[in-house]
Amino acid sequence: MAPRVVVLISGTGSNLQALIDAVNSGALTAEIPLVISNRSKVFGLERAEKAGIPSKVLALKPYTAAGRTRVEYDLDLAQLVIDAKPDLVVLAGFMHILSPEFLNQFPTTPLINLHPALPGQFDGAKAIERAFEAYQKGEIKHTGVMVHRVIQEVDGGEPVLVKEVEIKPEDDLAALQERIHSVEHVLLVQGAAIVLEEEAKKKSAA
Ligand SMILES: Nc1nc2c(c(=O)[nH]1)N[C@@H](CN(C=O)c1ccc(C(=O)N[C@@H](CCC(=O)O)C(=O)O)cc1)CN2
Ligand SMILES: NCC(=O)N[C@@H]1O[C@H](COP(=O)([O-])[O-])[C@@H](O)[C@H]1O
Repeated sequence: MAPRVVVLISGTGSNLQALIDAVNSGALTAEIPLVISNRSKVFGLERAEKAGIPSKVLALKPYTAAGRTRVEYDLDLAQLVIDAKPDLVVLAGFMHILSPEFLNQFPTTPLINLHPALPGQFDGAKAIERAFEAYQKGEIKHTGVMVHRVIQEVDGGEPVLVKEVEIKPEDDLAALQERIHSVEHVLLVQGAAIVLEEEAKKKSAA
């Protein structure tokens, strides 16, 4: 049976699409049983539907509006993921900081995140914009993309793959974003394949 990859998104889903395309082409030996978004009406959900992949939306706002906590949200989110029986959880533009309570639900299941920056640089949201500003100020000469394991420290997890991305003097933000996204789409698939291969080796060694 192909390894099960559950994908969490928050937006356009171009990285989700890269995973879908890789699975469909055979470049990535896996299946995607579920896509979860923390935002409704995002194009990533349309991509999942078009690919025939079940999806669920679990937004934080109703929890906070009802006086419920982020941890309650995270535990419900974890249960959705657990119910899909993942071999790997991929955060593909998932714009929600996961609590220790969520992470503790997955002691053995690998979680990876795609982040459009180099390790230790521009952790958190709006990384591309911040890198572009830093380049304009002469603080950096290039940026990058990484796939990393997810730990409580946001974007502090062990890198699985890292690739530097050039910033050109003539770049505007859109040009840099396009260059970074094209690297992301390749790196995420490669990173998922590496982690799935590691998991398969662990299972065969057990
Ligand atoms: N515990 C962890 N959670 C998450 C990680 C991680 O490494 N550890 N990676 C992030 C992805 N991410 C950057 O790669 C990231 C996403 C979102 C935010 C953030 O500030 N989110 C805000 C809400 C922002 C919004 O809704 O637009 C929040 O959660 O309050 C920072 C970094 C995924 N989660
Ligand atoms: N901190 C996490 C973060 O910034 N993630 C970024 O969100 C975008 C999602 O695009 P997509 O919805 O088209 O895949 C990607 O650029 C990804 O690196």
